[in-house]
Amino acid sequence: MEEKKKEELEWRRKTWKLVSKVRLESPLIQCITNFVSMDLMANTLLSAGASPAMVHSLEEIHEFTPRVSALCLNVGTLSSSSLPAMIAAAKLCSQLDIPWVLDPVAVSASSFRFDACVQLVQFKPTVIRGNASEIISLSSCSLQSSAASMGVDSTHGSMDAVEAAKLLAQTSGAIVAVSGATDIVTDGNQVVGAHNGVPLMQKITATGCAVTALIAAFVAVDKSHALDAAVSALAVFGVAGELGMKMAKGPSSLRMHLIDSLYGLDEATLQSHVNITSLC
Ligand SMILES: Nc1ncnc2c1ncn2[C@@H]1O[C@H](COP(=O)(O)OP(=O)(O)OP(=O)(O)O)[C@@H](O)[C@H]1O
Ligand SMILES: Cc1ncsc1CCO
Ligand SMILES: [Mg+2]
Repeated sequence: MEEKKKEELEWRRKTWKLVSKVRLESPLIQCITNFVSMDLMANTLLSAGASPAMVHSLEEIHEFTPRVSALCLNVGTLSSSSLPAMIAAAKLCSQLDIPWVLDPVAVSASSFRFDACVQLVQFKPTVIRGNASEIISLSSCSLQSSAASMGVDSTHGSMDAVEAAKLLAQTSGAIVAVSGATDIVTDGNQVVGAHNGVPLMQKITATGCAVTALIAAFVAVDKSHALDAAVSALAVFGVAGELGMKMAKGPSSLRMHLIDSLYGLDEATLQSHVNITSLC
């Protein structure tokens, strides 16, 4: 019991430290993301104190990507014209030891998207964050063998994806995060759960994309502890959702109040809400 309490306190301390570090250092986060998520993603990063830049062109990657603190790649509206820029940016980050995060949105929608995600994983993302169906699909060896959702919404609970997440972490070398009622984060061995958030967050499009970008910002300021950074980002975003929910009337006002709550988050409020535990 004493040990459990100590662990909880340690997570609260770590999470606040990372929130403060992002605010202080304002890391530059390059996002090559889908058209739906750009606004919420940029506003989430700004509210957290980071500096978002939606720089997409292949022609700009070689000059811009080496200067960023982290990269966030999201395949939500992938096309044959956007994929080369993603590959070039991922390759550079991998060569230059710049942390980068992959969001495999609707990975099982098509073989084009599945193959692109498999190719991107070869450039060693620091973190892969998806919903349960996406992680189950990406973790399986082929598109055909996956029994997951075709679209962007999950048809599985996050706890259904624990073994798939561990396997994906082991085969890719990435930290794997699965969002849901409990957000799961694993390095292939240890599994940590963040129990924050409210169900209505699923009714705002791109909250998953936005939390992936927040993970990139947290990893940017502590790249040698990517698991801690990913868990903390998920918990902080969840806490912002819980605080926002107290003022919200529905998805649209929750979106606004979530961003406001993330911006105004103070140490005492964060520490009294963060709920992170070891799952195994
Ligand atoms: N049942 C739930 N209870 C609490 N929080 C939840 C629940 N489901 C999702 N969330 C939170 O909502 C956010 C988005 O997670 P979700 O799993 O919906 O992502 P996603 O499917 O990738 O979303 P999108 O594709 O729209 O970006 C996360 O911060 C997650 O913790
Ligand atoms: C709805 C939608 N379609 C492609 S990306 C996206 C945003 C949520 O992932
Ligand atoms: Mg998603």
